[in-house]
Amino acid sequence: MIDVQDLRKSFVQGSGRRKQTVLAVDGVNWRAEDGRITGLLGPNGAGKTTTLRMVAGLIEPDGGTVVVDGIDVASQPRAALARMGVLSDARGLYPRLTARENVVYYGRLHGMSGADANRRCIELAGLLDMQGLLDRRTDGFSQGERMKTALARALVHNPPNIVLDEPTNGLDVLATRALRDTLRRLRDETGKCIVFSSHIMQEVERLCDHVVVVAHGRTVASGTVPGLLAQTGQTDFEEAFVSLAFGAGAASSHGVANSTDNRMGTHAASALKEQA
Ligand SMILES: Nc1ncnc2c1ncn2[C@@H]1O[C@H](COP(=O)(O)OP(=O)(O)OP(=O)(O)O)[C@@H](O)[C@H]1O
Repeated sequence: MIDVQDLRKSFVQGSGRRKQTVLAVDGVNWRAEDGRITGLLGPNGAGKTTTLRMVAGLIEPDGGTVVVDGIDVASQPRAALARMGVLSDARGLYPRLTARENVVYYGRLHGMSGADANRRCIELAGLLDMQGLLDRRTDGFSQGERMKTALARALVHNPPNIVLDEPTNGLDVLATRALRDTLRRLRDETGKCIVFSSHIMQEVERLCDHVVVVAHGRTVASGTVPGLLAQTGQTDFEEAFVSLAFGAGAASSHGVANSTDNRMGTHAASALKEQA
């Protein structure tokens, strides 16, 4: 289980008179339960990646807490990370190593024996349908092949919690479906706690048991898809999302997707305006 309370993060860019502060995450709260797929849904710049980077201990929050299976990430990062498999936005594979070597190397870093890491790598290759890739060097891999390898690497130590930042970015329809099936199997067969971020509502609607809507760096709503539809009085999830993320007046209004604020992320845009 992953529990995020009042998480905050600002970034300072430039210096002197050109210094700007971007408030990326401004009090995000959510809980991802075991045996459930939790989706972090938000427009561009809403703060999803920054939140997940703090969850994974990759950047330090300015405030708030992340607790993984009762372990505080800030005070016990190693113990917390051992219980998490993280697929970040940068897939970061070693290009000179084969897929198998990439996966086994990570297993060794997590303290597994070579034999155990190899066994687990073969098991994951079956689950992710990537047996044919195992002994190829990863340079030249397609997006989908990279994603599978990175996912196998994130899962090698069999963590109870899985954190995926926009895992379907760059994947075609078949690879996306395969990933969806894999996540469902991991949930149903092993009861894992799965969190993933996306700005694609159809993906979240199809897959998630619980949805956290993030906008302006804050949690603006959370619940099941039917619950969020009921809360907004909408029958279409895209309309529900737009009204939750941009305000009731924005639902059904064309031009939302083209507004300058939306391209930047509404929150970052207003933060920058405040600085000006
Ligand atoms: N290292 C950084 N330095 C400065 N600003 C940053 C940095 N990282 C993120 N930001 C800003 O913080 C805000 C939130 O970014 P973040 O990447 O978390 O959003 P996101 O919800 O993941 O967006 P997207 O769906 O577009 O990937 C954005 O305005 C972004 O420009």
